[in-house]
Amino acid sequence: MSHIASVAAPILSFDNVTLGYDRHPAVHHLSGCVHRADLLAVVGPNGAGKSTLLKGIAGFLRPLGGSIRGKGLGRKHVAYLPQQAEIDRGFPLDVFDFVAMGLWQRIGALGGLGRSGRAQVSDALAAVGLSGFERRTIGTLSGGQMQRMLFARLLLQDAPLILLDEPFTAIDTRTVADLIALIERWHGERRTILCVLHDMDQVRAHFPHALLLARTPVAWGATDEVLTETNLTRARQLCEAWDETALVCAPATTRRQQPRKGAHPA
Ligand SMILES: Nc1ncnc2c1ncn2[C@@H]1O[C@H](COP(=O)(O)OP(=O)(O)OP(=O)(O)O)[C@@H](O)[C@H]1O
Repeated sequence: MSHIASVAAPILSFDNVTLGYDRHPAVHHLSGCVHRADLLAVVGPNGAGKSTLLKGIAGFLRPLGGSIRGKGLGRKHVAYLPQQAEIDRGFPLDVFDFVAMGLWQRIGALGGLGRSGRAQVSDALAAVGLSGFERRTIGTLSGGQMQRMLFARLLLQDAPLILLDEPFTAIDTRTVADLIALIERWHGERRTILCVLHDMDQVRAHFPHALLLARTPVAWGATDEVLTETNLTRARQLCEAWDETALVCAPATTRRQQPRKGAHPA
């Protein structure tokens, strides 16, 4: 289905968004929409701004310019999986309690889980192949088991918008296949999924749409049209040429710098 022809309502709209740190843009001049039930890969070289974009959507970063609007989305409607490196594995929690946090939005942090909550946690652990790991401390899990546990927590969050930051880094093929099956299940349930990935073969195989970022959007649309050699080369060049010390554009300048042809239509 063409993105342009899609009749689904936008769930996220970006209007000339700039996101960054200390007035230095990490993503800039992003305009476009994500539609309900999109399965969108966010790709680009290291430092292209992919994680920053997800943090902006999740509400951890406020735009330095422009706006991100989520239609009918509050905090509890967004499930966010950070990069593994950002997760504190030393936290003294066991697997069951960690996954149960996925229910907090619905029952409150102080609410008791009850029999039905405990059953939901057990079901989520079974769905990711972690039955039997309930009382393991999270710091003792392997990388792949950790990722399965994080997906179990996402399952319980039951959010319409799911943001995944490099979910398959350092994960074996069997675990990747299991987690992709979960993503496809969520897609079948018409959830909207944005997933940062580096493996272009995975993107081509499983993601109908892609956004290629190099601080600025290089292309956004059907995956085959986005992941062309020309676009990928341009993304590399843009990232290599990026001036890390650049400051946020003045409003007059932002108007002139629009996404290139092939970028996602607003
Ligand atoms: N907390 C921070 N403070 C200052 N600068 C940051 C911070 N986080 C990221 N950056 C900078 O923002 C830019 C974009 O980083 P980001 O992590 O979004 O890129 P990425 O595309 O996700 O990269 P990678 O593929 O390497 O994970 C980089 O120059 C990075 O150094």
